[in-house]
Order: sequence, then structure tokens, then C-alpha cells
Amino acid sequence: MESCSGEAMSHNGSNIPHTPSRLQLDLSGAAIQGSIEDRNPAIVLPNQEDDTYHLAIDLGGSLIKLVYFSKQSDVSALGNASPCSPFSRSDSGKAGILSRQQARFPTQGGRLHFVKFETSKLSDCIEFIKSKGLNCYDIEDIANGIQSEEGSIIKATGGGAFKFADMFKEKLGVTFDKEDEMSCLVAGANFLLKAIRDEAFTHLEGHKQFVQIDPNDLFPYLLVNIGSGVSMIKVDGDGIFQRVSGTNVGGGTFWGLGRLLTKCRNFDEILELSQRGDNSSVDMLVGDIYGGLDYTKIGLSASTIASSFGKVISDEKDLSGYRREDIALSLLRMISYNIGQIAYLNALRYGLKRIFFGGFFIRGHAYTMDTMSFAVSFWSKGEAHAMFLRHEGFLGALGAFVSYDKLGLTNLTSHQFVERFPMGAPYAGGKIHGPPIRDLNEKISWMEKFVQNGIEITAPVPMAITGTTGLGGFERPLSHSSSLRSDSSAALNVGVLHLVPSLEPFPLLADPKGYWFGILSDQLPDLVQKAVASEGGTDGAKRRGDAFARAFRAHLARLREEPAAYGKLGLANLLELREECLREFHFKDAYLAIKQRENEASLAVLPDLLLELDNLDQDERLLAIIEGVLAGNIFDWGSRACVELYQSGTILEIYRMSRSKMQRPWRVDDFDTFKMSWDRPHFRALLFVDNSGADIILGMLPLARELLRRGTEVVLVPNSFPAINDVTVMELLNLLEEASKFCEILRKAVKAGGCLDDKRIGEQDSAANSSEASFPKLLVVGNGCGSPCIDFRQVSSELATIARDADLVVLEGMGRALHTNYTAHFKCDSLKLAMIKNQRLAEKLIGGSIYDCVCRYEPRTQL
Ligand SMILES: Nc1ncnc2c1ncn2[C@@H]1O[C@H](COP(=O)(O)OP(=O)(O)OP(=O)(O)O)[C@@H](O)[C@H]1O
Ligand SMILES: CC(C)(CO)[C@@H](O)C(=O)NCCC(=O)O
Ligand SMILES: [Mn+2]
Repeated sequence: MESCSGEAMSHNGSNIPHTPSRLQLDLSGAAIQGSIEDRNPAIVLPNQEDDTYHLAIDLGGSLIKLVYFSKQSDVSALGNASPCSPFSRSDSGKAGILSRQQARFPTQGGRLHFVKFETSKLSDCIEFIKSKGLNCYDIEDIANGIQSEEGSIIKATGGGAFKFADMFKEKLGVTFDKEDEMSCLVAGANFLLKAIRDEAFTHLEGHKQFVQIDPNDLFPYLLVNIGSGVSMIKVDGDGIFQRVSGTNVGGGTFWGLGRLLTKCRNFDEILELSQRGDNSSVDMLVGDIYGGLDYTKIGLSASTIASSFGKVISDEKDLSGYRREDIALSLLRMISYNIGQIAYLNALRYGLKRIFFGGFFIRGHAYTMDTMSFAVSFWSKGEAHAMFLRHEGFLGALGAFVSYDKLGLTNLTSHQFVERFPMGAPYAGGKIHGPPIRDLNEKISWMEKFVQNGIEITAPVPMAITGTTGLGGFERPLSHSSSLRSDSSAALNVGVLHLVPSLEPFPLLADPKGYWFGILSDQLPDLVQKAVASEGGTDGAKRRGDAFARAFRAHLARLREEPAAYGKLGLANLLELREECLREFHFKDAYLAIKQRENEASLAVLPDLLLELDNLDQDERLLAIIEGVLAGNIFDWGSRACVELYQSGTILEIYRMSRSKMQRPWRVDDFDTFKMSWDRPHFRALLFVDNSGADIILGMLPLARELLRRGTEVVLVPNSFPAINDVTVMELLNLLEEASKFCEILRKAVKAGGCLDDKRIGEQDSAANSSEASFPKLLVVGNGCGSPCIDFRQVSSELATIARDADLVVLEGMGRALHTNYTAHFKCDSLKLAMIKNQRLAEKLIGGSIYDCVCRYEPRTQL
């Protein structure tokens, strides 16, 4: 096999031991399937064992919940738009067949999907499982191209694991491996609270706030699962719990009684109805009993509900005499308040301060959560806290899922999960599947339909009511607000969890907080145009471009309405969301052509630039190099002003103009301090590079070369995946190959680093030249991201490993050094270099103006 990725190669080149992981792939006996000439031939891993943990199911009294795992990235990214059978080579996730791209990562990653069905529509659920092939996974058979006749063994919990066992055996050939419902609820909650960022939140008076849970300080807590019925579980640790109470007045009661009384046909309809309700026409208030007065002696105001539905007894009316809206609201309040109160009593009974509410009764509904929070807070006098979970209804299914022993999921931590919100999420992310239109599989190919028919996505309305829902549910919610989210957007609240075991926190980050949140600039039309062109401008590409634009706009609209809809989203995540969205619509690299053009132009002048630099004395040279980095950083397709500038001249003209304006002092200018530190050469420098073209070639490569010349080992850290015009690992390796042809320092260093085949870097110098053995290495290590910013909470494990011995970090460019990380401190020396190409940011961050430069040096933070 030809040498593979930059990551893998640099990793070998520097002999870094690989971070141990429980999710190792067995690569022995790996073989390419199909033609070796294929661009991405599939690789069969015959010795990869136990791929059997991909589906777990919770069959409740009202709803069936599925959690399933897929390993193949582009298939699930499409929400399985691929019409082919799950066993074809292109959908290799379940077969242990990996594309070369994936085989690079020595650990297994994949995605967790969440889907639910009404238990009364069991047949839809069965069809779904069948259509995805989730019932057949026998590894041997699949490797041999046979779909297993014998079904698999699937983890199942909930009452239906007993009730429907025979039916699943008969219809799908699967056998249930039953897991206890309560222990699954607990395992699911513990998993979410430990591994998923921004999972838990409080909801008081319409205000949602995420709660940072310290995984080491999680227990004890009370888990209240509100399904059809309600279970209350005291949780003291992993697997240590006791069901201390329960109530049969639960979600089933609300929905059952609600249906009878309001004639609503689906659950969300009754929630929506309640938004317009006024409970005082149904409920008997203290004021009704006390002639409009408060009962102050026991602390009850006249508007407090004395008796739910109590007013009905004194009216002569029958059901038709009441507004359905009022009944819906009164009922919702009655059930929610009651559960909140019982939960509080049990928390009190065991001295528990934290109560987590789960189960699909909650449905992320603001009024429900406010009412329960109020009950807890009112009765405990603020001592106990009600918290809710984003994956509310999936606790049991997740618990069953993590109970697959081989999975080792329980040991994962939050930085190993990246939550994405693909546009397929409305189908994959928790939406109820109604009766199939024609066949269910077609319905699930949501993406295809979306692309072909251009189905409109309406911007969803937020569910959280801004302001207040009144005294914790004693009063009616603001009636003017039609603020129940549409089902599809509610589903967007639960994304697809990408499991990336190879992600770790960047070890040099001294303060992991302090992230700067920003708004995505609207460059959509231009981006779409480029993306379409990058795919040949065909009709298909145009349709996809259109669909992408609509999809991304829907995401933005959702976030504008409720910035915390997807958990706390930093700018890095937001920009990555855009790139992910592009990839989801199969735009591999929208800026490829632009990047290639700029690379060629810049490579052509690199020899002259290096000569010019070499003729300067050492002091002048360092300044010229830093100037070059700042000047090169003007090439940024993420900046509107720069894109306009590009219309006015060639790349080199702009670069020269930019250089000539490099008047010191720069707006932030620590150059002199940096220069002083230059006396003592660093051992290893990490250079987080930004854009392709002049930026990397005329800016960062000369800096790398200067460091190498002084004996410093240099690790160039580009993106692992494309983002705007940022340079990627593969591109950078190609650039180094070219640059090595005329620069001896780079060639020797590249050779010492072993990132490129010797053949690729020319053989003017024979390998016998022994001085190269001790030459400082130049390595390329992907950062694990595909965003123009960098979120140091999650970088590739290769980077994390190599970073441990680094003593200099250089962050280059607006995204990495300013938008994110401007205030981040490091355990080693750090240099942040950027040209500001945005007036607003310039004013806000450094009190300057557009095209100002930042050279911020900070010696290591002493901890
Ligand atoms: N689309 C829906 N259809 C039916 N019920 C819904 C829907 N959305 C939310 N619910 C509410 O969620 C409840 C079911 O929640 P959940 O799925 O957590 O429980 P379950 O597992 O089915 O029940 P149990 O655990 O008691 O067996 C319903 O009783 C209803 O109140
Ligand atoms: C029976 C279960 C556990 C099924 O999920 C649930 O519906 C429940 O907890 N019901 C409440 C039963 C009670 O404790 O009164
Ligand atoms: Mn349940």
C-alpha cells in the first residue's frame, strides 16, 4: 500500500507511541478490496472482531427508542441517503470494511444515532431496522458478501423487551439480550452526564441555562424518568442505585386523559394547544375559595391553584362548555407539578440536592420544565435543583447501548464526542416516523428528496419562552407566544453523536475556558457559487448547492432564535458546522481550485524570497520573516473585505502591497520581546498554519525554515479537513515536496521527519549524507479539525502526543489566533500572528482598524 496520510506518517516519523485506546482496530490481514487504482478502495479487515454493538433498543409503554452506531462517515452523514443495501461496499460501516481515509485512524470512531417510534406503530420500527440492516451484522457473512439469515443478538430494555421478543425474533430474526430497565436508565444518565458536553440544563421562568457537571462530583442524585409512568431512582454511582419511588400519574396519564378531553391526535398538538390556554377557567384558585383574597398565613396567593380542575364542579357545563386550550394547560400543569412535588419529597427523603428529569413526557417543553422546576424550588425553598437532559427520552436506550461490554464506552469522556447537527437530523434525530408514505426507506432518504425536490425548510420557532411563564406554572404562559417548536426543529436538539476516540484536549492549554462567541458572517451566495464550481458546475451540483444553502440557513435561523439550541456553540463549532454541512451535501473542497492557483503563484516566487531573506543579517531577517507571515495572512477567503480586494490585483501584487504596509509598531506588537527570547533556541515548535497560497508558502514556510536553521524541530499543524481556503494535511505535504526541490534546509528537514517518501523530495543529495540524520525534523501533523478556528478542547491524538514536548506554539491567522484563543494561555511560549481583516473585530478586540496586525508573544504560563 502506498504511504498513507500525513498524520500517520509524521506519527511514525517521530516514533511517538500511540495513545492507548480501548477501541483498537485489528488491522492484521488488512486487504484492499477491488481495484488498487480506485481512489478510495475499500479495505477489508478480516480480523476485526465483534462489530456487534451497533443497535440497542428501549421498548417502552408509549415509545420505542433506538440508539445505533455507525462507523462509516459519509453514509451516516447523509442520514443514509444512499439507496444501496447496507452491505454494499460503499456502505462499509457494519462490515468492518474501511476506506483508506478511515483506516488511517488506528482507533475506531463512529456515530451514534437516535430515533424513536410510537409503540403503537411497531411495524414502522421493524421496517426501519430492516431497511438499515440493523438486524443483520454477522461479521463473517458480511465480509463474504452474504446477508446474514440468522439474526443477531441485540441489547433491549423496557417492557417491550419481554412483550415483543417473539415478534422481533419472527420478523427480524433478532434475539433480545435483555437488560434491566432501571439499570439502563441509570447507565444512560451517567453516560450522558459524564461524556456529553452541555447535556444538563436548568429551566426556570423561561430561561434555559446549561450546567457544567463535574464528572467526579456527580453522585448522589435523584433520577426521575417520566415515561408512560414515572420512576424515581436514587443514584449513588455507576451501577449503584435504588428505585426509591414511582408514580402511575405520568406521561401516559397526561397524554391519555388529554386525548380524551381535547380530542388531539398527536402529542405535540396538545402541547401546542396548551400554549394558548388559561387554566383559571378550569382550576379552582385560592382566590375562588377565599373571595378573591390571598391566604397569607400559609403563604398562598389568591392566584395559587387550590384544586386542579376544581372549578368544574361548580359549573353546570359539560366538556363542550370548556375551551380545549384551557383543559390542555390545566392538565399539563397538574401532572408536571405533581411529579415535581413527588420528586422533591423523595429528594428530601434521601437528602439529595440534585434532581435530573428524563423521559419523553418532558419533550423539551418550556412550560413543563418550568412547572417542575418551580415545584422543586418552591417546596425545597431553593435547596434542591431541577435539571433536564437534552437526550431526555433516550436514557434507557443509551444505557442498553453502553452495556455492550466490548464497547468500552463508559470510559469515554466529553472531548471524544463531537455532536453534529446534520440536516438529516430531522429524520435521524428523534423525529417520530409516521405511517410510511410509500415505503419507509424512501422517507428516510430525506436528503435525496430534499435535494431533488427542493423541499422548503421553514425556520423553526423556539420553544423556550423568553421572559417568564409566570410564577413557575401557576399562571398561564404568555398567550401571544406561539412558541412551540415544530417537530423537526425539536428533533434538531438531539444531533448525531460522533464518536472520535482519537480526539483529546490539547495538553498545552493552560486555561480551557474563555472562548469567544461570534456570529457567522453571511457569505452564503459566494460560497455556494464556489462550491458548485468546485464540483464542475453541473446541474446536480447546482441542486446540491441550493439544498446546502437552504439547509445551512435553517441551521442559522434556528441558532439565531435560540443560540443554545445545540448546546453551547463556540465560533469554532459554528464554522465547523458550515464545513460539515458542505461535506454533507458532498462538496469535498469548495476552494480547491482557488487554493491551487494561489499555491502555484506563490511557489514560483518562493526561491527569490528565500534568497532575499538569506542576504539579510540575522536581526533583519527575523523581522522580515514575521512581516512576511503577517502580510501573507491577507489571503483569507473568509473575509469579505479581502475577497473584494482580490478583484483588484494579482496575488503577488497584493502580497507586495501588503508587505509594504507593514509599518511597525503593529497594533499589538510584542516583536521585541519575542526577539529577545529568540536567543535561546526552542526544542520543538508547533506552527498552527492558516491559509493556502502566499500565507503558508511566503509566510509560514520561511518561519519554519528559520526555526529549523536554528536547530528547532518544527511541527506544521494544518487542518485535517478542508475549511474555506485553509491548507490541509495532504496539500501541505505536496507543497513541501515542491519547496524541497529548491530549498536544502526544508528538504533535509522533511527527510529527517520522514513525512514524505524520499523519492518525493528529490535525490540530488545521496542518502549517504550523514549530516541529515541529525538534522532537525520537519513534521506535518493534522489538528483533527475542519474549521478555520481551533477548539483546543478537541484536537487529534497525534497532535496531543507530539505537543507534550513542545516549547513554542505559533498560532497564525484570525480564526486560530483571534476569534478563538486570543485569550488562551499556554504552558509553553506562544506567539499569535494575524492580520485583522474585519473592521468590527479590529475595533472590538484590539481597538484598531482593518488590516492592523497582531504579534502577540507570551512566555509560558507558570502553573
Ligand atoms: N410523539 C409522542 N407520542 C406519544 N407520546 C409522546 C410523544 N412525545 C412525547 N410523548 C410523551 O412521552 C411519554 C413516553 O415517554 P417515554 O418514551 O420516556 O416512556 P416509555 O418508555 O414509552 O414509557 P415507560 O417507560 O413507562 O414504559 C408519553 O406517555 C407521552 O406523555
Ligand atoms: C412500569 C415502568 C417501570 C415501565 O417503564 C414505568 O411505567 C413506571 O415506573 N411506572 C410507575 C409505577 C409506580 O411506581 O407506580
Ligand atoms: Mn421507558
